[in-house]
Amino acid sequence: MSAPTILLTGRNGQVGFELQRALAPLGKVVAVGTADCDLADGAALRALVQSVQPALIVNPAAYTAVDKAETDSDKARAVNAVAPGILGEEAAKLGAAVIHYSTDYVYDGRKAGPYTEADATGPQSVYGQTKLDGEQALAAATPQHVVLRTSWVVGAHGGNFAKTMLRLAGEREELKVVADQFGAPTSAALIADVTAHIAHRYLQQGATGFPFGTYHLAAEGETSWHAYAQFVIGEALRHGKALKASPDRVHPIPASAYPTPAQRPTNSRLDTARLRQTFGLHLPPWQDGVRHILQQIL
Ligand SMILES: NC(=O)C1=CN([C@@H]2O[C@H](COP(=O)(O)OP(=O)(O)OC[C@H]3O[C@@H](n4cnc5c(N)ncnc54)[C@H](OP(=O)(O)O)[C@@H]3O)[C@@H](O)[C@H]2O)C=CC1
Ligand SMILES: Cc1cn([C@H]2C[C@H](O)[C@@H](COP(=O)(O)OP(=O)(O)O[C@H]3O[C@@H](C)C(=O)[C@@H](O)[C@H]3O)O2)c(=O)[nH]c1=O
Ligand SMILES: [Mg+2]
Repeated sequence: MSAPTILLTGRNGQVGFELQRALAPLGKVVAVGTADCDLADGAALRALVQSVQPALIVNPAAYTAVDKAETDSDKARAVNAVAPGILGEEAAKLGAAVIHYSTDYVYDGRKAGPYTEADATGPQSVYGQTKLDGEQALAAATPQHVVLRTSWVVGAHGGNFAKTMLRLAGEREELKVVADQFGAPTSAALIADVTAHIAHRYLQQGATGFPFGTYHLAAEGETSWHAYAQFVIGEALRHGKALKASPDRVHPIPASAYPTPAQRPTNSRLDTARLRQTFGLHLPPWQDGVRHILQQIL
């Protein structure tokens, strides 16, 4: 049996970078970035899929600048909402499957407990709305899709909140960070490893009886942006990193005191029972992933 071809988008992003490693043992990975194919160019995207002829498409590419998306909404919509539908249509022509990613920001964040996949969505931002539209466009184009909704992605490669906090803590003695939004930082490496398990099972088993659908994929546990910032700064100091701010100088503030163009959900907690029950995958605590990344970048 010859190795299957896997088309991977967003190769330079946090998750795409880790996927290049994690998918490598499963087949021939054709990894593309913006320079190879602009996902906002539908015709180019169709031509790419038709020339690569993948058995599986993995699509971590996205417009992820949450605040910028509020004003740059046409671009965000093209990449997040339209491109997944095009990938789904082209995959369907080939009999291929698509693994796609979405976000906690599809929810309104007003639920008391963790969200399950069955809960109603209610995006509060352009980013969240375009990501939800992308999920729906993909699902309408092909039943052979897996959507992994994750949260607060953090990786060694690429930009994220943890790196922003390390930079700010190197510049200032005092930081103010939102303490009334809750979620789980999820490492790009964990997302890539879980994806590889799902992809491997699909490539072995094929589409018949495969549990396609939407799954939450977030590290175990929960924190606030504020406690997360304190954790990152504390760990960095333990590693001997010279910083101006210490954890006790990271002050909790309400989201109302940190106005941003896009509204973030108060509750971003994702229940991952469905992923565990379906694929037998147990997700580690968020601190493990963050510590591992800090070891890499410090
Ligand atoms: N980051 C987060 O906190 C979260 C992310 N997610 C979702 O997880 C997935 C992966 O996110 P993550 O890896 O963090 O994202 P990144 O922002 O790190 O990477 C996204 C990648 O998409 C590429 N991209 C953007 N626009 C285009 C375009 N027009 N054409 C081609 N490629 C494009 C970017 O390429 P380039 O570098 O060239 O611009 C970049 O490499 C996304 O679906 C995201 O919505 C879900 C929850 C949280
Ligand atoms: C920089 C900074 C941010 N904040 C707040 C703003 C916001 O409420 C929170 C997080 O800010 P960020 O802009 O880094 O996070 P944001 O870009 O909103 O992160 C989101 O990205 C998208 C792609 C997702 O899908 C989400 O899961 C989530 O990870 O921290 C502070 O309170 N103080 C600060 O100094
Ligand atoms: Mg951001």
